[in-house]
Amino acid sequence: MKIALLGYGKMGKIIESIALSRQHQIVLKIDKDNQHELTVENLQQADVAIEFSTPGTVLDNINLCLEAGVPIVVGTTGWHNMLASVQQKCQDAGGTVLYGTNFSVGVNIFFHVNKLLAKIMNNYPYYDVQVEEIHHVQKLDSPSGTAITIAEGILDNLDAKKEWVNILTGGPTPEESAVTADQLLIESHRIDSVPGTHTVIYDSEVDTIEFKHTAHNRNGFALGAVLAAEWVQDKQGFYSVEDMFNFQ
Ligand SMILES: NC(=O)C1=CN([C@@H]2O[C@H](COP(=O)(O)OP(=O)(O)OC[C@H]3O[C@@H](n4cnc5c(N)ncnc54)[C@H](OP(=O)(O)O)[C@@H]3O)[C@@H](O)[C@H]2O)C=CC1
Ligand SMILES: O=C(O)C1=N[C@H](C(=O)O)C[C@H](O)C1
Repeated sequence: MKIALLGYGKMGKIIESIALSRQHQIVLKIDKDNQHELTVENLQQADVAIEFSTPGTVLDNINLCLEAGVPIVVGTTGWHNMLASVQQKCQDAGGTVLYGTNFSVGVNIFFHVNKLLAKIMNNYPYYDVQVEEIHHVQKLDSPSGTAITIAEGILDNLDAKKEWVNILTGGPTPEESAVTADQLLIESHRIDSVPGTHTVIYDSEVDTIEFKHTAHNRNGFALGAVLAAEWVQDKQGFYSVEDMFNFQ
């Protein structure tokens, strides 16, 4: 498979080495310094593009792939509010987009079990729930895309919560006391070089249930992105990474 890498930072570099180890070829590598090389013509040399850039650049990169007719796997987070419009654009263009807030197998298992757990907790209303995420200090967005997916899994299955709200510790955010009983708090922490830790916490007066995923490094995210590219390259439409898994 010929791959265009859009974004050659921490993730782009690991994806390159995993893709090469799986006998794929990197035909285009785009970063901030060589954006002028990101043209429809250059993109069309690739079978698929893998996009891990920044919240400010991801939408232009998706649009260009749709124009070029090249399937794109998008790992960049921080554009959650544009998801519906991108889905519509993809459908209108007859293109291919696969988006995932987290490509690791472990987190996708976590997403699935999180929904089952939320459903169970409807029967135990004396537990309150919150989500906590910890990432490295270079992260541009908060809450993390993964935390948003976890929160949506809870909101879809736990009747007591109606919307999520975010507090970034150390940032200009509302007081914790301002969070109402029907709001699901996502607490974000930025610490050193943490690759990504997500915890769902159900707390009652007598005990606490913690459901936690800890990434030890970025290899699981990167392998998942390459597997997603292999999976989607001959498909058409808008997909989520969760479409790749069948946990039934
Ligand atoms: N879905 C998932 O499983 C995962 C998602 N992510 C997400 O992926 C994204 C990237 O993460 P990460 O690699 O750690 O971040 P990095 O900051 O290490 O890499 C992003 C790279 O994109 C470059 N860039 C800037 N502008 C453009 C452009 N127009 N086109 C292409 N590239 C550009 C940046 O260059 P410069 O530094 O010079 O600005 C930088 O090298 C983030 O949104 C992160 O949240 C991360 C891990 C897993
Ligand atoms: O920025 C990161 O590093 C990560 N971003 C993704 C997110 O926002 O959820 C996935 C992973 O947690 C690492």
